[in-house]
Parts: sequence; C-alpha cells; structure tokens
Amino acid sequence: MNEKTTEELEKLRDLIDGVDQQLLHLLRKRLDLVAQVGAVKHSAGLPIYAPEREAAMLAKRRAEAETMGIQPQLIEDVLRRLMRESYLNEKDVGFKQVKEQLGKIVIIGGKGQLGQLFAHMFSLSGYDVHLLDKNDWHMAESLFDGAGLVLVTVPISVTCELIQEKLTKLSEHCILADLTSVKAAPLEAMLAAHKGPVVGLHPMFGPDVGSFAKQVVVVCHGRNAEAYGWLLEQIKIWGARLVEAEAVKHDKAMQLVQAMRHFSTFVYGLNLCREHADMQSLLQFSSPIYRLELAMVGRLFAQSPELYADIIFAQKGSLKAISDYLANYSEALTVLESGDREEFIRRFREVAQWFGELAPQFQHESRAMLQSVNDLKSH
Ligand SMILES: O=C(O)C(=O)C[C@]1(C(=O)O)C=C[C@@H](O)C=C1
Repeated sequence: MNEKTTEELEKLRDLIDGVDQQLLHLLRKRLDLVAQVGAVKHSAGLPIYAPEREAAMLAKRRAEAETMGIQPQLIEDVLRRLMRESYLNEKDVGFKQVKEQLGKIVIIGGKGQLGQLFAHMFSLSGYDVHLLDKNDWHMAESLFDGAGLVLVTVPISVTCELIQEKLTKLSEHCILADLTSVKAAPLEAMLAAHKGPVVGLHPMFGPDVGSFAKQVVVVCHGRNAEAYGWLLEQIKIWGARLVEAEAVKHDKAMQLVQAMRHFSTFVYGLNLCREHADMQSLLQFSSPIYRLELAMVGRLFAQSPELYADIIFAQKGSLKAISDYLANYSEALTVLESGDREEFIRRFREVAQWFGELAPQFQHESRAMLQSVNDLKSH
C-alpha cells in the first residue's frame, strides 16, 4: 500500500477492522438463521419472499436507526442486500412440492437457458423432470406417456408450429403451458392442439436471475384453471409475483417493453460502433448515469443475437411502435435544428406533466441505482 498514513490513523483502522470482523460474525449468524427459515418454509410450503414481513422489518429498523443517529437508508440498503442473499440461501434447501403424484414434467427446449432454470426449480421442488430437446423427438411418445405437465420453451419463431405439429396427442389430463414472450398466438395454438388444461406464462426476467424472489411471471389463462392452480401456487412459492393478463393486452405492452426497448438499445450500440466511438475515453469520462447506460447497452451484445431477433421480430405491431418512435425522434430533431429552445422547454414540460408523480419516484429509484454504480468503482 502506497497510501499515506499516520500512527493514529492505523490505530483507528485496527479498530475498524475489529468492527468489520464482528460484522462478519453477525452475518454468519444471520445466514444460519435464514437457513433454518428456509427449512421451515420448505416443510410448511411458504413462499420464499414475504413482502409484509420485509416492510414491517424495514420500518422498525429504520426507526431504530434514526434514534441511534444512523441514516435510515443505510440500514435499509444493508438489509435489502442481506435479504437478496436470503432468497439465494433459502432456495438451496429446496421447495415444497405443491402437486404430488403429478407424473412427469416434460420441458420442451429444456436445454435452453430458461428451460434449464425452470427444470432446476421443478427439480428443487421434488418433481420428476425430463428434457426434450430438438434431437430428442424420436423419444417424444415415451416421454409424453404419463406426463402431467408439458412446458414449451423454444424460440418464438418455432413455438406455434411446434405446438400445432407435435403436441396434438397429449393426454387430456396433461397441462400444456408455454414460456414464450408473446402470448396470444401460442395460447391460441395450444388451445387448438390440446383438449386439456392450457396456460400461457411469460417470466419477465432473464435466465441469469439468482432466484425467483420478487420477479414477475405473467399468466394468461387458457382453459381449465382449476387443473393448473397448483402450478401457479408452485411459482409463488419460488417467490415470484403472478400478474394475470389478457394475452392481446400483454402482447401490445411487449411491443414497448421488449421490442421497442431492445431495438433502440440495438441502434444505440450500432451507432457507437459505426461512429467508431472511443470506448476507453467514454468510460473514462462517464458520469454514473452514462456508465449505467453503457452497461445497459453493452450487456445486450453479450447475449444471443437470435434471442433478441426473435423478440424484436415476434410481432408485426412492433414495427408500428418502433416507427412511431422514429417519427417522434425526427420531429424533436426539427426543434433542435430550428434552434427553438423555448419549444424544447415547452415539450419537456408537457412530458414531465404526463409522467406526473412517477417522474420524482423514478428520480428517487435511479438515485439508489446510480449510487450502487459508483460503489462498484475500485479506482
Ligand atoms: O422472515 C422470512 O420469512 C425470511 O425468509 C427471512 C427474510 C430475511 O432475510 O430477513 C428473507 C426473505 C423474506 O422476504 C423476508 C425476510
């Protein structure tokens, strides 16, 4: 270490080291308690995520912090981070199996990342999970025999065709479900191909989440909801929040939430690349928000182009949503070209008013994110 120091400073640092070591012992103690909570929840079939307990605990600790002259946000940050750790640790003990004697669960496309994640979660919950990948169709008949749930998680571009061609002979007791990020067409295809229970699911997260806690899974009901109630209950036990939606409405929202967002991120990256942006100096001069923005853009290009092409090309309606964005961009550009600063400010206020209370709420949320980005810096 070349940093300057003094004897007095070193003494104080020794004391800080001692406190930090005590913190480690306390963390160990908390993790051990959480492991016990995990075991209790496992046998009682309780969800990993307990929002009311979290809110009550945070409120109490915040109030106590205040009386001790500690910033309430400090203890909230620490506890939220610890609870994230709890979600991961509680998962390791496994989950209660809501439906016993279901028979097999067959995951079509089970070797893909999302398929693997679901296979892992079902296995942690005691189910008999089988994967069916593109080269396994010669075994399909024996795999489907005695299946209680068939879950389709293949690329969007082949989902409907696969359902129509290959899933017409499932037993009427078997539940047919999918994880596709568009819902109307796959749901329609499943209802047409299969006479038994049908449900469409869309996990609103990528396969790299450590746990399902607090993640959203969209549910589009198909047919015979009583038969697949256990599946929804199981997903809730994993910690996810279910949001019921009508398939067409869901798909419309996805044009903005997924297609438009990913496409504009793609163009942002394309632009940096074509302009030969000097990434080293951009990184050097980054404000926290720009660093976060670069991370959001850059992470896209660390993933599969096929996956994003699938999402972006999935719906014809997305083209309109993206074209509208381009039209608004061009129109806003004319304000800049004409040098009309007042007009820009008028429009800015118009949008701010439209966001309403959400604007300051987002500002607050993003402040915490930006501080985390800054915390990650090591020099
Ligand atoms: O109290 C619980 O139910 C826990 O699982 C423990 C804990 C925690 O770490 O304190 C973790 C997750 C829950 O959402 C709430 C609290």
